[in-house]
Amino acid sequence: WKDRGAAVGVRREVDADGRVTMKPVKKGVRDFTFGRILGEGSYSTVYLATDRQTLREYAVKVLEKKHIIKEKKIKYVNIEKNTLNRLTEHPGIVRLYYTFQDETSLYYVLDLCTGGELLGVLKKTGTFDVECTRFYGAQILDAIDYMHSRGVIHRDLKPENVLLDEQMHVKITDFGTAKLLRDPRDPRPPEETPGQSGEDDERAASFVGTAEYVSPELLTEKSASTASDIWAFGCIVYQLLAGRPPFKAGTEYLTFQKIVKLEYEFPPGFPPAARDLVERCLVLDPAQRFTVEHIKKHEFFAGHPFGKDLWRMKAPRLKPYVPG
Ligand SMILES: NC(=O)c1nn(CC2CCNCC2)c2c1CCc1cnc(N=C3C=CCC=C3)nc1-2
Repeated sequence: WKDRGAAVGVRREVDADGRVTMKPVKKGVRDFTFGRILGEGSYSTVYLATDRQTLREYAVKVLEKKHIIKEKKIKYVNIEKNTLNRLTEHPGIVRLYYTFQDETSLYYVLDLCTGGELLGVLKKTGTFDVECTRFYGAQILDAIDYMHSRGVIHRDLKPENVLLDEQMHVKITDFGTAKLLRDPRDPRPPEETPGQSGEDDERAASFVGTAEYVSPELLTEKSASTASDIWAFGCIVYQLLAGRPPFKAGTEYLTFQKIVKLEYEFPPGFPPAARDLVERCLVLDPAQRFTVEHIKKHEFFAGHPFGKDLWRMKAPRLKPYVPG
């Protein structure tokens, strides 16, 4: 594990002859005051943390070395770090500033999202109206487009992993289960890019996303592609307007059955343009599914900005969808 991130501070040092030098220093765990737990995963705990020098707040993800080694998850840790290192400059993706370690743990210093999860906000209003669904759908799509352009498939997109910053703008997080394709920007031929030539079998075979949002091809062929993130996008757009995901049953197995049989319905009054968009994302054959480009041109997003103008927009006031 090579720590990442340039020296993030400087320390003034005066030698015996009074000569002053500014030493580049890397931050360490002692430079932070750790606060409440923001989330816990099987291999990590994410804390609210304050940089004691700058008083800036971050989310710091802590992974215990002993646990990772015992559970043989070193590959996951490196995939997440490599993924975050690729996704460095997009407003819709949680940014990794730098990493450090001590004798017990690894630390990722990440953007703090004070708005919490999109799921939490959705639960408060029950549903989102068309304006809010267009705004949040467009920001999620813009971030997916950027991820895919960097050869990253998220594989576990869901409203819990769509966080909100202080402007209530989208920040996608949790790339611990991402699939890395060859980095389109890396000129080296595949055989020379160590560990970047895509999926290793054990990760591919073992991983399945969260039941309600997992794509049919991940369940049947164990293979994920960029189209798998589009399937999850279709589920999220449906959920914002309907207040629940399209595929949900009493058990995971029954939910999987509904997915592979494309067994879902729209509630009465579901907006027609949104319905047409969802139907073109929730297509069993990934090759027939809408792509990001198709979605951007779809009438549901007609006239809606993407790119820089989208991220300059003020987030709309959250209003529930009222059918009819
Ligand atoms: N797994 C992660 O990388 C991660 N997990 N969390 C908290 C999770 C809580 C459950 N749903 C998914 C996210 C974070 C991050 C990245 C970095 C990150 C930045 N800000 C927040 N902020 C939160 C604020 C309130 C409630 C939850 C999260 N959270 C995270």
